[in-house]
Amino acid sequence: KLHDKVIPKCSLSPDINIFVLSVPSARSRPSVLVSRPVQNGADLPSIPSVQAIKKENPASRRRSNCVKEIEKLEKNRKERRMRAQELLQQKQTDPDADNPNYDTLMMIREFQADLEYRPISNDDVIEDHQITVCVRKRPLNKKESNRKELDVVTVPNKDNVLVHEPKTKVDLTKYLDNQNFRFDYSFDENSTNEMVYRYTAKPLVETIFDRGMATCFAYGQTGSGKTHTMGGDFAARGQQDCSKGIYALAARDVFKFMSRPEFNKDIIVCCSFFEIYSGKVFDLLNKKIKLRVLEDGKQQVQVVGLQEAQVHNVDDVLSLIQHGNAVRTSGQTSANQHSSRSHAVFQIILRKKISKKLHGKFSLIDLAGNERGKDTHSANRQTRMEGAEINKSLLALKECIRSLGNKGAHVPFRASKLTQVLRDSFIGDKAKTCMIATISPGMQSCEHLLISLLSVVRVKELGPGDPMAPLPEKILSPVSNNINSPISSDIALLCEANEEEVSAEMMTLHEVMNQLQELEEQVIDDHKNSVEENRQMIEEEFQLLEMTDEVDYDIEDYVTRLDEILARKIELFGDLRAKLGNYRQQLQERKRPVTHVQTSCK
Ligand SMILES: Nc1ncnc2c1ncn2[C@@H]1O[C@H](COP(=O)(O)OP(=O)(O)OP(=O)(O)O)[C@@H](O)[C@H]1O
Repeated sequence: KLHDKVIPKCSLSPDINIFVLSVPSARSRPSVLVSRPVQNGADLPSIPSVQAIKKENPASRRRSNCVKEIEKLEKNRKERRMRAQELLQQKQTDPDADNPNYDTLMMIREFQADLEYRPISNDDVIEDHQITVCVRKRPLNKKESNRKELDVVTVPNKDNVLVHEPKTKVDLTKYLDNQNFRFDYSFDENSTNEMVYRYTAKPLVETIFDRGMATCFAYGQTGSGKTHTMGGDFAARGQQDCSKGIYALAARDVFKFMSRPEFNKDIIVCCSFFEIYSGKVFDLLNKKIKLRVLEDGKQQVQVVGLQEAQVHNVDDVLSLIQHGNAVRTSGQTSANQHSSRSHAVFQIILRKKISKKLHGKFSLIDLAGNERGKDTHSANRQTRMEGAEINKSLLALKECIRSLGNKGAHVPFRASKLTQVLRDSFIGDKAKTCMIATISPGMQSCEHLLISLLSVVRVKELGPGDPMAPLPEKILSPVSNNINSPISSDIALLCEANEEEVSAEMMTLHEVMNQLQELEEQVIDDHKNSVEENRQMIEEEFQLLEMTDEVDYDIEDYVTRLDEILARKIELFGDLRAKLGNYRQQLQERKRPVTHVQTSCK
């Protein structure tokens, strides 16, 4: 009875004593209580229950075990004190001693001390993959260093990225959870754009000369280095040096290939540069005009009217990139504000000199910040819709890349504008893709970083969902009256394959947005057509009026023709008004579930 009473539950507060009970042997006197203060409970072995001790151990061994436990505790305490002493001495000479997370910093250093470093170098083999997935860590920037952020990412070699996540046990002991991720290539904070290029986009240049389609994506959080990698580093005074980005490095190698007679004779090089913002395409080489994306009966997708400029050398390409970048960021209060919410697509297109037929295409893409896809809770409707669009396009991209690795799998390219315009990049044996995940190493972004890395790892690891699977029931909601459209079924497939990441409400939101986009495009098309028809009728009216200036014009003819024109006009505008009314009604109806998503989205 006494035993059961005096043993408290192991409390881990530093101020509370734990009683270790010596269990009496048959002949011994009543139990001896040993009281010892415990600091944070660290290193304490778990104390077995009295009942367990009673049953299992012969009386003679119990006592010696208990003494051993006490000795062990004593030893641990001494070691802890010594370690604390050492730390204190170290701290006195360490310039980082004033870091508020000094303990974590020391744990990371201790962990790193046992690692063998062999960063990627020019000596590493360039492997041939259809899908290459790699990670690039940027250094801490000045702001982060000034606020003494900890760098929680280590890239010990070409294959591995380690994230040191600081955690705290229930007993308040701090420890590191070191998670390892494997990639085709990993680049540390000292890697240059040239080094990244060598293992990612460079091998794909050959692909396009071999009649293939190549894509290279920079994927990551806002500020993690996507634009730095793709567009070029920000040299002095924040000016971007676009000759140092992957766009330009790829162009340089394209012209190296072009110097070979077999290509020089037959092929021309063109470039296009556009931006996808909230599901709409804008031409960066043509005053940012909005473009339509259409699909013909053979599933060929076209960005109608997209400017394709022929280029003859790297300088031509550089001036196009500069022009496109300037157009992209013009009229914005902050360069990042809008660009981090849009995908920029720079394409190097090889065409046959005479027939202008497509020979190969390299799409280099600076994706929207992936955390923007989480903005679906925002109070601002526009931000919420943008967030949902980004979320959908990144999921669609992941699915399309996965299907590339699974021959014969359905490619759900219609699920987003981004994947729609890149459709031919996901089809055929000669399609190759590379994803560069850029990461910010600061401790503050640790959680997001882990989510980001997990999702990148999955791009290559997992197979696609079953393309023949029926639509999930939740998609067959009253929201959609066009549920059997190919776009809807691709979105359904996408959501089904990513159930963990996409809530039912998010699926509904994607559906709603998709429908609204389709309706919007339809209304604008109808309006354009009616304007054109009206223009022709106005011309006819001018001719009629000119006729009335003649001395002997036929007044009856005039009246009949004018009446016909007016009747056509009434019909034309009546139709357009009816369509507009219908759209407005749909807009109101579709708004309802979107409002619901505000509170219940994942
Ligand atoms: N590898 C790197 N080495 C040095 N500086 C870097 C590196 N990567 C990024 N930076 C710097 O970090 C800042 C943010 O980079 P960048 O604009 O490329 O981020 P981003 O991911 O494109 O952001 P956004 O999504 O907003 O466009 C820039 O000042 C850039 O110069």
